Amino acid sequence: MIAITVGEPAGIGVELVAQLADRQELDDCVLIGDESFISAHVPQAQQLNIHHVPLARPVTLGRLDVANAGYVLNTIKAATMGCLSGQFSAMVTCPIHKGIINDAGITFSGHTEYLAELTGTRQVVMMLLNQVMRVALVTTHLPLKDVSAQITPELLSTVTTILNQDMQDKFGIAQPHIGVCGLNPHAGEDGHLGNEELEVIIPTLDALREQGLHLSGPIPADTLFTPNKVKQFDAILAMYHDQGLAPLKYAGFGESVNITLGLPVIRTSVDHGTALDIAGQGKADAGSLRAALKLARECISRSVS
Ligand SMILES: NC(=O)c1ccc[n+]([C@@H]2O[C@H](COP(=O)([O-])OP(=O)(O)OC[C@H]3O[C@@H](n4cnc5c(N)ncnc54)[C@H](O)[C@@H]3O)[C@@H](O)[C@H]2O)c1
Ligand SMILES: N[C@H](C(=O)O)[C@H](O)COP(=O)(O)O
Repeated sequence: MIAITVGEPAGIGVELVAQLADRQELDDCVLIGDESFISAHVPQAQQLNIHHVPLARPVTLGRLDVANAGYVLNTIKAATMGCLSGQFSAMVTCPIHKGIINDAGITFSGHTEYLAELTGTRQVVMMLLNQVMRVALVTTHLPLKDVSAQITPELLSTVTTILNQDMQDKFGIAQPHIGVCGLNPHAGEDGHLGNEELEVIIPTLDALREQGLHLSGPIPADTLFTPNKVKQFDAILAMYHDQGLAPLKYAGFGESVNITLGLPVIRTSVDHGTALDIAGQGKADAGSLRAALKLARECISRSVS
């Protein structure tokens, strides 16, 4: 069974689930969330598997409530523990609101980092993918001013190695060709526009090439994300969140999938947020959740074959 966390209750998660339930696309799934809340919003709830996690307070769609922040984390915990114990074969997460969890006094930056903590994994890698490209990130949810200091040889080496390994294990690509972005404009222009390429990125990539990884770069990001270049790579490694995710979402927002690499469990997610502005209005598109479920099923098949 695949665990689906319903996500931030005030957001669009529950109506995305209802759309898939309506088309009987959840037969191999267990919804993780409050049973009464799900029943109120999913007409087919009687026919679904639900793992009950209680809300703290009733929900008004579109309106965040700090009292339910703990509930959101409890759903993620339940799915993760079920995956670790073998009860679930994968987890798919609906969007959560990072701000409200922090407002509740819990330091939180995203599912990706929380899943690393819950599973005791030292390093994980966020990757999003669609029909056009796969983009993994060296750094994830942190202020832009802290990015440069985070990109150490150790981090870059570990992230690239995890990406290379999971391209083999989860995507069946024997020798993935990875295009690596520079950090600075023009990949630093030989040190005239920043030194991170010369001091960290180039030596680290050279060392990894010696270990047999097929890497190109650092390539200026504005060149690497041109249509012809993108086609040359099995995956692109971006140095920070918006460097990689802005072009990815431009190419396929609403049909892309987020996958956490390097975890001991299979976890995929949607490419969008809680969309509070349209919650409960029947406007939400379930394309990304559908794609996330499809990828989770493919990863399960590959892991058992
Ligand atoms: N997987 C996740 O948990 C995840 C992913 C991205 C953002 N977030 C969080 O979501 C919150 C809100 O973020 P945001 O406002 O920047 O982004 P958002 O994706 O929630 O909304 C951006 C715009 O896209 C629209 N939109 C989003 N999903 C849609 C869908 N499925 N169908 C139709 N329209 C859709 C929204 O209505 C809005 O206009 C933040 O707290 C952010 O951290 C969570
Ligand atoms: N960085 C993701 C995005 O922009 O789509 C998103 O915030 C989700 O991250 P987690 O899966 O870590 O919650």
